[in-house]
Amino acid sequence: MEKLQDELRAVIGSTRLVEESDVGNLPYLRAVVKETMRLHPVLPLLVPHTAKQQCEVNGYDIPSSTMAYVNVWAIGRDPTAWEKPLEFYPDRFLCSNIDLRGQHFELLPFGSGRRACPGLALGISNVHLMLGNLVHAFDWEAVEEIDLTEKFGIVCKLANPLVAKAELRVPRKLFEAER
Ligand code: HEM
Repeated sequence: MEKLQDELRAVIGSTRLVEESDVGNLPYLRAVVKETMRLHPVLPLLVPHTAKQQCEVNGYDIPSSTMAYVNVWAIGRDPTAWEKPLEFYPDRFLCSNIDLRGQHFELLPFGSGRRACPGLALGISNVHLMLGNLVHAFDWEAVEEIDLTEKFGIVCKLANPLVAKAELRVPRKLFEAER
């Protein structure tokens, strides 16, 4: 949190909010989002895919009409693909060319190929903007102990919602609408 706030303070300053055009200058913010999506992908099993015809994948015979789930949650924690897979360590992405576009198969939070998410650009820019501003504009303090246990389901969510206290760290007037 502190490292991200330092980056935001250095790049944005304290007199304005984060804008979409800033994201290119915020490598640590982008790394935090990748690391979060590696450990907690929004759709842990993507959406079900069906084989239109019989085929072979990696030596396995897949009959026509087989429904396949891709467990990106497990891939993101695979110790053969990631060093210290269970550690939240955004820095691992700072010197890496791994992106979210589905060409690096160890990180697939938006899927890959023809049926990959068509909303990637819109989705990711909103996540950067919202997270960037929440961390830039507020200091956060957990009210109870942070519990990252996940609830099984189509969408990845916390079993016990996080309750946190926010304290403003930029001038209040940045949130007031101009008249
Ligand atoms: C952070 C935000 C988002 C995440 C993490 C996300 C993730 C995904 C994933 C994992 C899939 C399944 C891909 C696969 O099975 O290979 C998907 C499919 C899809 N997403 Fe997103 N998505 C996001 C935002 C959006 C937005 C903003 C839109 C629309 C404006 C959108 C529209 C769709 C559609 C239409 C599909 C189905 C594509 C198909 O089956 O051909 N998504 N998304």
